[in-house]
Amino acid sequence: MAMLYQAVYRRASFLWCRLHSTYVRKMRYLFELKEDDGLCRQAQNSGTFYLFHNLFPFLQKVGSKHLAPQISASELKRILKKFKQNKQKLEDSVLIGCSDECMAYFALDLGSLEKMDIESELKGSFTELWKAFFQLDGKDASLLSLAQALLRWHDTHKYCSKTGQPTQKNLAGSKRVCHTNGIIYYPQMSPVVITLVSDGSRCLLARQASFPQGMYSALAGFCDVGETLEETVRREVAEEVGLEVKSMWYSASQHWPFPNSSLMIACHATVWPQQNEIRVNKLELEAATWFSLEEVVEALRREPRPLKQEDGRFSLWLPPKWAIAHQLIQEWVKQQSNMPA
Ligand SMILES: NC(=O)C1=CN([C@@H]2O[C@H](COP(=O)(O)OP(=O)(O)OC[C@H]3O[C@@H](n4cnc5c(N)ncnc54)[C@H](O)[C@@H]3O)[C@@H](O)[C@H]2O)C=CC1
Ligand SMILES: [Mg+2]
Repeated sequence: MAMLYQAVYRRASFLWCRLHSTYVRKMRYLFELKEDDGLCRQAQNSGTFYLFHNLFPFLQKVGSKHLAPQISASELKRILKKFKQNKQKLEDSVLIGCSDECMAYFALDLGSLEKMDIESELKGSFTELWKAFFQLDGKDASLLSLAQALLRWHDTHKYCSKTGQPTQKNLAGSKRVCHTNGIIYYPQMSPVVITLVSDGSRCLLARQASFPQGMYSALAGFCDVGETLEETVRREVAEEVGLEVKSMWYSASQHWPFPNSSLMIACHATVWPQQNEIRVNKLELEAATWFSLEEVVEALRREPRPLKQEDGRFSLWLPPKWAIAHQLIQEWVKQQSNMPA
């Protein structure tokens, strides 16, 4: 009876899907995969996989670019067999999206296998995500960000924090359950505000000591418990560069995989031009400086990588195109260019 019900339900879903837009169809399909382990198991057997090794994504280099190859389920089963792994391992994967044709994408960490063996079998390498970020295109970068964040969350939430008992993931990996007391754990994200501060004619960019040489970005900071976004913007700008925000407005948001899983909430802010003297908090930042429109426009034209000048200093360069910091900077340039002289 249950099987008949499932078959009827799938047929109805299929017909329903054909009547709706690609986007709606994809979202409904992903929702079903998260809710229905049976359907998700089927999808795992016909979907494609992004591979990781201890959270390093598997990448192939084509020229100066990195690509994240999608491995078919049949190819993955062949590899698992070759390395004497049970094909059940597919079920350790997490769902990260689907194509317009509703072919599911999963991510799987093969950390229990010998890294070099897989690399030579698949002709590529497991690369630290942040190192590859500047060479990936936006679609690959956002899928890998989501995949790494989800895999990391599962790896660090194997036990219930109340009972200490093992938790079990659903097939899609959208939650974990402690079957002793029924507690459901959902993947977590930390809200982070990222703010591009302007004094009317210049914008403020900063760098942490851990950034690659010459790279500057907008100010960023985690929201504290109990804060509104507006309060976080005001506090972070005061804390990090000693300035008082005059006005602010929201621009856009983006998932970011570092240090764990963050929701970057991007804002523009202004400070009073008469009160724009920067006092850098050296515990948080290595440097913070006002940059003119010309300097920023020139930096946007540069390749996103360290470039040493003749005087030994590094030229200003900015986060990659698809990073929300880059988008804030582009928006500021556009606003400045539209301002009356
Ligand atoms: N997507 C983008 O364009 C950019 C993203 N970022 C990201 O923004 C994030 C936050 O920026 P930061 O200046 O480091 O933040 P921050 O200014 O709040 O300082 C980091 C410190 O905040 C504390 N903290 C509070 N809550 C935390 C939590 N949930 N997780 C980790 N640490 C927490 C820790 O003591 C940590 O050392 C970073 O992960 C960075 O990767 C930063 C710049 C550009
Ligand atoms: Mg900060």
